[in-house]
Amino acid sequence: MNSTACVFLPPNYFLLGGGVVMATTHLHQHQHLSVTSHRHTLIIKQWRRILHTILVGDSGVGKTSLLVQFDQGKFIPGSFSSTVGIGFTNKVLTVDELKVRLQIWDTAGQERFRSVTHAYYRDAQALLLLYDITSRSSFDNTRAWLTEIHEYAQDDVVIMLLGNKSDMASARVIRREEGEKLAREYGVIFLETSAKTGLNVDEAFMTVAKELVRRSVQLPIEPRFHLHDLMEPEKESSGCCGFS
Ligand SMILES: Nc1nc2c(ncn2[C@@H]2O[C@H](COP(=O)(O)OP(=O)(O)OP(=O)(O)O)[C@@H](O)[C@H]2O)c(=O)[nH]1
Repeated sequence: MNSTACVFLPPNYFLLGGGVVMATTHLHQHQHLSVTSHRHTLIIKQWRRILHTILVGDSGVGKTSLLVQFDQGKFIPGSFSSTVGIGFTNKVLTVDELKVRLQIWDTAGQERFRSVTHAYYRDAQALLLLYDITSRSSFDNTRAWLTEIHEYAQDDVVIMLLGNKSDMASARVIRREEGEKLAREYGVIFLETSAKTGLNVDEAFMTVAKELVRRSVQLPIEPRFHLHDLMEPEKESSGCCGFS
C-alpha cells in the first residue's frame, strides 16, 4: 500500500527525492536549479554560489598583484600603491560542472587597517595568507596572522598559505620546505606562487574553489537527517495534508 506521510520540515529545508532533506541555505537564492537525486546521490547543475575569499598578509607581499594576475592575467611591476582598506573582485569559475562565483577581497596589509579587515573575516569561507619568500619578517608574521584568523574567522574556513614572489630565486630567504613545514603544523594547504610569472596563481584560487565546492555538496550527500527521522510513527503517516 502506498501511504502518504505528512511531514513538517524546519524552515529553510526542502525535500528531495528518496527522503533526502536539504537546507536551502546551501543554495544561492534566485538561481536556476536542475536537481536530480536519490538517497545517496545529488547532482546540481547550473549551481551558482558566491564563495567569499580574502587575501591577507603583510604589506608588500603581493596580494594585489596576485589578484590582478588571476583576474587580468598580467603583472605590472611596482604599479600598486598600498591597498587602503579593502577592495574586491568577482570571478566565475567552473569547478567540475558547477559554476561558482569567487568573490575575492583584497585587504590592506598595513597594521593601521587591521580593525577594518577583521570585520570581513567572519563572512570569509576561504583565506589566502601570503608571505614573500624574500622577506623573513613576512614569513615570521604568518603565525600572528594565523592567530588572528583563528580568532576572527569561522572555524571551518579554508586556509591556504602562499609563498609569493617565487620568481625571485636569487633573493630567496625562505626555503620551500619551511613553508611546507609551517603549513603542515597548522593543517593548511600550501603553494608557492609568483604574481609576476603567474606560477600557481590559477591553481591557488582553483584549489580553494574546489575545496569549498567539495564541502558544500558533501553535506547534502550526507544529509543531517532523513525524512523518516522527521516522520511520526505509523498512526500519523496518512490522512493529513489533503492527500488520500
Ligand atoms: N618579482 C615579483 N614582484 C612582486 C610579486 N608580487 C608582487 N610583487 C611586487 O611587490 C610589490 C608589492 O606588491 P603589492 O601587490 O602591492 O603588495 P600587497 O600585499 O598588495 O601590499 P599592501 O596593499 O600594502 O598590503 C610591488 O612592487 C609588486 O610589483 C611577485 O610575485 N614577483
